[in-house]
Amino acid sequence: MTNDPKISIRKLYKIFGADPKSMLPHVHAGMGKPELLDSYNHVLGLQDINVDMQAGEITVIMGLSGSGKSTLIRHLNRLIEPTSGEVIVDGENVLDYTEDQLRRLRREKMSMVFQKFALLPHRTVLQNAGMPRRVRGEDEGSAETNGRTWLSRVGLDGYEDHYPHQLSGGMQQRVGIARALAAASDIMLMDEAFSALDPLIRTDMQDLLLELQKELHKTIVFITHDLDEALKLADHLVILKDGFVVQQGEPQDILLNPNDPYIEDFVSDINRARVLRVRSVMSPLNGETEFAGVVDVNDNLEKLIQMSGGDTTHNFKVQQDGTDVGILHMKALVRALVPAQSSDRGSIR
Ligand SMILES: Nc1ncnc2c1ncn2[C@@H]1O[C@H](COP(=O)(O)OP(=O)(O)OP(=O)(O)O)[C@@H](O)[C@H]1O
Repeated sequence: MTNDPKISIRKLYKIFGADPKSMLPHVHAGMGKPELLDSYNHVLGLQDINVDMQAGEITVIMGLSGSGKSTLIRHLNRLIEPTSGEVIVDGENVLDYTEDQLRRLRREKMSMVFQKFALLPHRTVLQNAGMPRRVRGEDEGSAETNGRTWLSRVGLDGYEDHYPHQLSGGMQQRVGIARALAAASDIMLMDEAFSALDPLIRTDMQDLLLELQKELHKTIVFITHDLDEALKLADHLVILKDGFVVQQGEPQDILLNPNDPYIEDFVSDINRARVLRVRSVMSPLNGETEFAGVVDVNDNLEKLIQMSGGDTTHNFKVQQDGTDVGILHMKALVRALVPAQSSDRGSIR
């Protein structure tokens, strides 16, 4: 993409402790998290984070507990001040913002969806959904109309006058999403937004988010520790470990070419046939005319395996929006189903 990123994080460091800035030379000299804690009693939260987030895309930040996900997302609206580095939003460094600019950033440009929903318990569902507009000074009537629209959009028609405790977890989070959308901000920050939900409800919520995103094209920053969720939602996937980015890129690419044993471990249990798409394993057109069938670039490999009846000699024509774009060789598909090891990285295609 040639456009400037919507959000750009540059050389971001966050150290927790009594005198964080004085720790920077040690970190720059290569001191790691355990040693900084042992020798200087400071916690290295984030180190040298460089991530570009494109407008209209879902960037997923994934990592185990303690890897720095929450610390990172809180820098975007300056709930946390960095020890050094820059956070650029729409071309402006939010670290240069005055209190007033910051207030506007949080109110108008970014909305948040929280793991624990964070709804106001003594307000109705409609009052909760109308809150962002009310806070912005809009009158009750228009805030309510807007809230109603978004509640309907997330499937909560008829629940306007209920209180949060009368709703299931999944429904409460629908209110959380409606509230975030009511703010009409370009950017949505979602911190483990679906992690508290039962698996089936969680899947529903992921589908709802993807459906909304097709229409709304928000810039979404989504935090999760769940790889399946990350692979399903991410346009751009950033994997954190001990406060640094181990690998980032297109999820399919990370799956096919993990650059670190940590990532290999993460991706080893994934159902690759279901997650990998034809576009990630196809070859360019080469004049071949014998095909066992036609498939779409976005079909998953599981579908191809079913179509081929297990015959690895078959080739399929690949189309995108009805135009021929490549060839899927079943042999390449089979190779892609076997996880790459560090030793044979890059040999998949
Ligand atoms: N206020 C703080 N003071 C000291 N250390 C902190 C503070 N906040 C976070 N940390 C440390 O920074 C590191 C990153 O924490 P963070 O909460 O961002 O991780 P996380 O990936 O979001 O984890 P989780 O999934 O458990 O929320 C951890 O080592 C944590 O202990």
